[in-house]
Amino acid sequence: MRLLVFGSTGQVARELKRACPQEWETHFLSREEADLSDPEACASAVCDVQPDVVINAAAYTAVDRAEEEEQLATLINGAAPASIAKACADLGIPLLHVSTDYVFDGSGETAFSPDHDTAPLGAYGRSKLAGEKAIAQAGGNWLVLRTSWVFSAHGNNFVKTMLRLGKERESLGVVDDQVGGPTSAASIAAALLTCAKSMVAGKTGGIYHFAGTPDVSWAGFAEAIMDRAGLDCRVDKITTADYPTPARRPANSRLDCSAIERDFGISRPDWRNDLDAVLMELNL
Ligand SMILES: NC(=O)C1=CN([C@@H]2O[C@H](COP(=O)(O)OP(=O)(O)OC[C@H]3O[C@@H](n4cnc5c(N)ncnc54)[C@H](OP(=O)(O)O)[C@@H]3O)[C@@H](O)[C@H]2O)C=CC1
Ligand SMILES: Cc1cn([C@H]2C[C@H](O)[C@@H](COP(=O)(O)OP(=O)(O)O[C@H]3O[C@@H](C)C(=O)[C@@H](O)[C@H]3O)O2)c(=O)[nH]c1=O
Ligand SMILES: [Mg+2]
Repeated sequence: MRLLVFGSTGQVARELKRACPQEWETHFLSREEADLSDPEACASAVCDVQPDVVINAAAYTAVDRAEEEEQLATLINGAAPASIAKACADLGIPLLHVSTDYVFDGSGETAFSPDHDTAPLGAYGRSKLAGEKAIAQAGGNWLVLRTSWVFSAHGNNFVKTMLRLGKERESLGVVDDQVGGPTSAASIAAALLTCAKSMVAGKTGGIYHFAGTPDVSWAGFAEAIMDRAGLDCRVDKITTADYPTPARRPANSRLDCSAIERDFGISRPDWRNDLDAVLMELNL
């Protein structure tokens, strides 16, 4: 199997590197090797490598900064995936792409199913939705895996932020009115590889949801992080209004993950186990 991955340093890309079977020929492209702000270069990379399957694990992920850089975010998250998808469709190879809960407006309290109407609240979500739509339009065999609240031992994520602040502070205010499923990058990598193998064997993709269980608020997640890391930092539950940010975030990020279980046999991972594994990796 020859696998081409856009991304090399990100959370999901790093875990893909770890999880790929040794006998596979893998090509992980860093920003230097394929810059997503140059969509044509990304399509050329696909043609150069002639892979059996492509995974796009690179993206513009700075949610607040995207409010000021929507054009750049849309180039990277919208135009580049469009170009990659066309190249894959032309070659007749499957494309797997990672997207986000932030394509939804977060209304209600029930979990969003993959076919639920999208209505992003911010620039990052709009840019990711542009990518999803372009991929679907390109034809070919594609799979969009929407996930949420990604964490790992590497890169920037909420777990690493809480561990840093938890060492410095006696208490921390964290929003308790945004609820979702924290998802380890390792579990996403495993899910992507399972789906990739099935698609290379002929299975059809689509839009799928995949997130850790149980759903929890950011404050609840923060409490678990402090508790499991043995940090003596109190988490004060606050509201979104108490924590102003440039980008609006969905209050309800719950994702209905039943389709991926039904079609690919992949069940929701318990984020508490994955959190323990990440803390172990960080020697905590
Ligand atoms: N992080 C999260 O909480 C969530 C992420 N997702 C999605 O999951 C996917 C993977 O995210 P994650 O692993 O967390 O990403 P990270 O934020 O950890 O890393 C982003 C990656 O994208 C690369 N990248 C950014 N801009 C470019 C560019 N112009 N050209 C080439 N590469 C670029 C970065 O490279 P460099 O190191 O050079 O900057 C980095 O490798 C993304 O599609 C994201 O939208 C979905 C839900 C939640
Ligand atoms: C650091 C901090 C954050 N918060 C809040 C802000 C926000 O609502 C929430 C999480 O903060 P973050 O900055 O990690 O959130 P954010 O970067 O928006 O995380 C998102 O990233 C993108 C890429 C995604 O696709 C989403 O699934 C999601 O993971 O916690 C607090 O309430 N107190 C704090 O001390
Ligand atoms: Mg962030």
